[in-house]
Amino acid sequence: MKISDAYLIVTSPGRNFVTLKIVTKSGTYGIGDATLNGREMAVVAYLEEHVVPALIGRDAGRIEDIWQYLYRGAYWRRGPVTMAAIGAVDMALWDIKAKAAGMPLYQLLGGKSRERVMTYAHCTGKDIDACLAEVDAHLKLGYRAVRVQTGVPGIATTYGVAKREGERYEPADSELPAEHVWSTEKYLNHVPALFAAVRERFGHDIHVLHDVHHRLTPIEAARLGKMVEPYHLFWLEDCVPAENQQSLKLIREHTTTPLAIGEVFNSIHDYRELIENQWIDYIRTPLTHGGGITHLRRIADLAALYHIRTGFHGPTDVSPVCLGAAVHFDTWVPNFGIQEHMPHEAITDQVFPHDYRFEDGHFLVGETPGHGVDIDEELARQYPYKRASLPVNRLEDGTLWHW
Ligand SMILES: O=C(O)C(=O)C[C@H](O)[C@H](O)CO
Ligand SMILES: [Mg+2]
Repeated sequence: MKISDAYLIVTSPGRNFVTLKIVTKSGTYGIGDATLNGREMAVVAYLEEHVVPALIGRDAGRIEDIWQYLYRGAYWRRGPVTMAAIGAVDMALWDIKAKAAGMPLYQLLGGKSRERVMTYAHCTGKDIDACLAEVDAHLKLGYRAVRVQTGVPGIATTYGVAKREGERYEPADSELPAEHVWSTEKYLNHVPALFAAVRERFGHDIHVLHDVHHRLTPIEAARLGKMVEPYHLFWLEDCVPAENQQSLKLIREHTTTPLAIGEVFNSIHDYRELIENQWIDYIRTPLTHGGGITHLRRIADLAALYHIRTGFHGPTDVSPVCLGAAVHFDTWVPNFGIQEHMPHEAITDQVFPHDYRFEDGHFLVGETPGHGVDIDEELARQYPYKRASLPVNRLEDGTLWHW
């Protein structure tokens, strides 16, 4: 199983995706997702210049050794670019190993822990009524869990809200960063009413989630967590930036609202204090950004010791390759919580044919050997890369804030 070739495919069917393909001498190949939203070409350069040349001739079966080689051997450990590059290699190698074994990936990981994987949908609206209509529509599609986000009165744009009703929310929507305005005061005055309205209209049998997108200070997040306790959220996500892990301690001491964090984390060390002190309830890092299956498995195992569960990131910038591998991981991992699901555009699904299925609010894993996702390279070539940036956020007085 010597690696004979490896190359990058950068394509934009609906949005940008970076895919690494690793080919072995026998012709068996695997693919891995290397997409880092808004910073795609940095990972491409890292892989093309520093990783691909070092992969040629190695034994594709030595997944652990290659992981250590790329991580320790880089000297410059961690960071989103490095870990996305390692994540793509790791995902492709697990794909190859599972194909060579003639097994779907979840079997190699240890087999099924569940029959299906619960997902949550994005429900957004310019105001509470529009958001409730979206919740209604998604419950009719079979979802049991909904993430609710609305516009905030007095602020022109808000994180997570689609530009037009019924459309998907896409943050990387301009070539250079769009400038958004944020007011914590206006947000905190508004957002509890959203959860109250959801519970009043739909009752208590559905799961309700919300993403704060790193915008609060710890004491503001603690206040929000306390205020929304009567609506028992499934989770409050990324309520503060978490470079300082102690921030979560303060929040935890004030509220029983469950906390999810980690979509921008890339290492077990980003989580260590949070997990060991039980300051969080869900880990969010997707397989790509966290160094692939090999590393996420370690994070999930550590989390399991502390009753912390998985809730992997799954917006549209997580490609079908990463999502497909995640559905295998979710099917196996004992401490599974939930999987984010933001459907890709039809053209994205055509470029990345896959065998995972969505049914009744859940993902069902496929039985194809490997992770079950492929890439149509000819079709991918018809959608060239377009630079797209995530927005930045400013307070009303112009101060640059967390987006
Ligand atoms: O899906 C989520 O929870 C997000 O926060 C989406 C992120 O803003 C998006 O993936 C940034 O690339
Ligand atoms: Mg998020």
